[in-house]
Amino acid sequence: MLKTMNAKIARRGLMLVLSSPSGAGKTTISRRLLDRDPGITLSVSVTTRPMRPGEQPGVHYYFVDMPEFDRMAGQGELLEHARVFGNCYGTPRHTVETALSAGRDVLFDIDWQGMQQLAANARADLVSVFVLPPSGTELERRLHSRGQDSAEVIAQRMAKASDEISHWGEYDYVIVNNDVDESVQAVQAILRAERLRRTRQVGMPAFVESVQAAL
Ligand SMILES: Nc1nc2c(ncn2[C@@H]2O[C@H](COP(=O)(O)OP(=O)(O)O)[C@@H](O)[C@H]2O)c(=O)[nH]1
Ligand SMILES: Nc1ncnc2c1ncn2[C@@H]1O[C@H](COP(=O)(O)OP(=O)(O)O)[C@@H](O)[C@H]1O
Repeated sequence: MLKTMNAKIARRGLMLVLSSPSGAGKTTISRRLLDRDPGITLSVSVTTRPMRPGEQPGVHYYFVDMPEFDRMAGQGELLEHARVFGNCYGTPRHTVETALSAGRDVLFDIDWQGMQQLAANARADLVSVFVLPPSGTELERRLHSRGQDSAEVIAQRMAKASDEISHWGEYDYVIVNNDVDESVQAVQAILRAERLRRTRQVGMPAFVESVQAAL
């Protein structure tokens, strides 16, 4: 009996998208989530934007030039791609497909344009979460406190925030990032429930049959 209750039932991996206006905290939440949950693979994007101090190629992004980005997009190597703040960003297809087919969940830090493209191609596998800042003033404070962008870039990000936030209603879940720990716990709760969705548990029909066979 105990053995049956502990049975590992095969499950499809899911695609967890976190989006927010720049500076609301999605990178911070993502990093903590990855530290706490070894079942998640981070999708590392390619981008044409310059590397920031403290960033590492292949860890935060794959930094490429425009001709290489165009080549990848043209040859179908990107699952989705979009232009954000004048730079190009895209999701390499290979990592995502390998992880999902191994039953692992994949975390994406991408914007609403990327979320919409994933939704158009793989709605059943997608779980989307929008992260809001507690206020506009706090958003600006966080952009300054990160200390990685010039005043001009910060002004550009603040100007785009309202546009980004206007897409919040297209997401499955919305959280306000007051406290990082609480936000991470909220995303963990979402993941826990979404992993239990009947349609994701592809091993469930065989398991149910095995239970019934013994009745
Ligand atoms: N569509 C799409 N958006 C991305 C991708 N990678 C990053 N982004 C988004 O691009 C925006 C700018 O990212 P970044 O320059 O790292 O600044 P951040 O806002 O401080 O994280 C953020 O909204 C990211 O979520 C991607 O592969 N595809
Ligand atoms: N809940 C929070 N409370 C206070 N500061 C936060 C919180 N979440 C993130 N930050 C800080 O705000 C800044 C922007 O966070 P970051 O994760 O880089 O945002 P994003 O990836 O959405 O652009 C960072 O300096 C980060 O440490």
